Amino acid sequence: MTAASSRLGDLVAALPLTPVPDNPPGWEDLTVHGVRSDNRRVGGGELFAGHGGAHVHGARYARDAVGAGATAVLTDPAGAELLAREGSLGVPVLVAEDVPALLGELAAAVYGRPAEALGTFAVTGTNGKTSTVYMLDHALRSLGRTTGLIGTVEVRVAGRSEPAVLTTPQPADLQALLADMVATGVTDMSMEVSSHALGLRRVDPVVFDVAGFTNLSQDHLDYHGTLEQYFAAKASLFAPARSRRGVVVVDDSWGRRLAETAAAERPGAVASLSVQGHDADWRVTEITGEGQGHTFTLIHRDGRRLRTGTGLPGGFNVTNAALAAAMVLTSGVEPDRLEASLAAAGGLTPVIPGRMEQLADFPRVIVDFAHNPGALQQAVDALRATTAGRLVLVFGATGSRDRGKRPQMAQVAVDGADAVVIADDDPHDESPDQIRAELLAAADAHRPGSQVREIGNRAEAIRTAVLEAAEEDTVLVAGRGHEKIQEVAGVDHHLDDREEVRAALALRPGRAGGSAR
Ligand SMILES: CC(=O)N[C@H]1[C@@H](OP(=O)(O)OP(=O)(O)OC[C@H]2O[C@@H](n3ccc(=O)[nH]c3=O)[C@H](O)[C@@H]2O)O[C@H](CO)[C@@H](O)[C@@H]1O[C@H](C)C(=O)N[C@@H](C)C(=O)N[C@H](CCC(=O)O)C(=O)O
Ligand SMILES: Nc1ncnc2c1ncn2[C@@H]1O[C@H](COP(=O)(O)OP(=O)(O)OP(=O)(O)O)[C@@H](O)[C@H]1O
Repeated sequence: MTAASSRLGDLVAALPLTPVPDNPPGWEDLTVHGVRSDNRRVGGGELFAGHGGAHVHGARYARDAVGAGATAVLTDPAGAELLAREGSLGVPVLVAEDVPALLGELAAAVYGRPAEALGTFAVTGTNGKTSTVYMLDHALRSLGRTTGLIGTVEVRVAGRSEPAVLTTPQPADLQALLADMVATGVTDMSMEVSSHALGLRRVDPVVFDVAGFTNLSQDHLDYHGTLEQYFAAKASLFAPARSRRGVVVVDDSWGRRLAETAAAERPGAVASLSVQGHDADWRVTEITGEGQGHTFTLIHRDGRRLRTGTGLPGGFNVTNAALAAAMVLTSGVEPDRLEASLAAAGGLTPVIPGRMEQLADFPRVIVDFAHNPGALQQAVDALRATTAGRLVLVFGATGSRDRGKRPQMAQVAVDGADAVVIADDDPHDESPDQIRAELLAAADAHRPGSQVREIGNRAEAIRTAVLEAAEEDTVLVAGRGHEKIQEVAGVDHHLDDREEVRAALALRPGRAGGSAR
């Protein structure tokens, strides 16, 4: 997609960009049809934006980017100095004081503002973003829409999928992706918006049609510093510059605060939703268990109502499903129409890789991404309630991040599970022995004498738990979900919990009985 505004002269006129004095003559008339901030992703005729980062200055890669076909370079003053020292690049160079702050706007201009040609849905919150986005996607497809999806697990453009690099892509990559969606015929897209992305302005200048908030609990404090700052980042998605309408789950105090603030600042734009009986615009009632999942009624104060359900286990998935449905209704779909299309699609039950993903029935073996105390609590509670035998939990903690959540996770584990196996997660640069020792100490201090075993090798821990489980037991392997790489001291190892579970199931005697899915 080529837009008129991709002429460099027009970009300089519209945005705070300064050309360097020795640009080649006629540089103003050069057009670029793409923007990339990573030289490894640059294609012919694109602009490379090389800015300062935490590890390296992107301008260092400008020459490689030009070698790969970049026909213009954008950088910051430090980058311009670096380039001036190295001699001419042979392509026009533009300079901006704060490149990351400008990148989304620049890329949106170059790609012709693709978000404006799509129905756009964004979900933020500590837990439930991925699940809600898959449910949104499922609901939109049930309505006959052609969809795109962006999140932690994958990026999907009308059925074509590739693994995600970040939960929320960098600004130029996001605009490129949206342009690809438009060119492919996508009508509606749903995406996860992380707090990092909001803090770093990765989604700007997209104004989402409908934004959703799931919940907030402790996570990512290594990046945001305090819960208050973490909340402020999430809350910014509900400002007029970032969304037109919103739906906020008010079953925690952060959601209530967000909804109250939005109601005062933008009356009528942001609706509240409660599953747990709080006063709210959207309320969920008549929740009935059905198989592993639930059926429920979603009612708005104005009388709109819808009965639907989700086959995914856990009360929290009722919340995610209700939020997804309320967001679709907020976009203007009639309740009767959505109710009928969801009924035909089997409810809000998409397959979500590594999210409460059930790999066997007897014993029930579930792989789930829960990797913070709130999520672990929810997952353990959901499975406890539906397990006839023992609940066995295999989990660990990530290294080099937010150590404060370890004792809380250990407490949730020994409070909720009958037996716990502590295994390695992603130790990163921390000693895995030390991480396990912290979890063990916290578990022991909280409930002395609990059944807690330490098996560092995760594959072995999974094998042991699966082989020892009785048919009526549930084994929950928590923390890594869909992830396929375990990072230990800077080295990536292939490790996929689902593969390990399947391999262990194959070793169980009597497997021919058909317990594996
Ligand atoms: C804080 C943050 O978001 N950092 C991201 C950022 O790093 P940075 O700006 O410091 O980049 P850098 O590595 O110093 O490189 C500087 C510039 O040189 C460029 N470069 C670098 C190397 C090279 O070979 N070629 C090249 O062009 C880079 O693209 C970048 O523009 O840009 C890098 C390149 O895109 C990202 O890899 C990096 O994500 C880091 C690894 C990261 O872990 N981010 C996490 C915290 C994150 O954003 N997570 C949230 C989800 C959180 C959750 O809910 O779980 C997310 O949205 O994914
Ligand atoms: N609404 C919810 N409330 C609390 N916990 C939830 C909720 N939804 C999901 N969870 C739990 O959190 C885990 C992560 O869910 P999901 O991947 O949907 O969230 P996420 O926000 O995308 O997480 P992340 O940002 O870490 O990728 C699930 O595996 C489940 O255990």
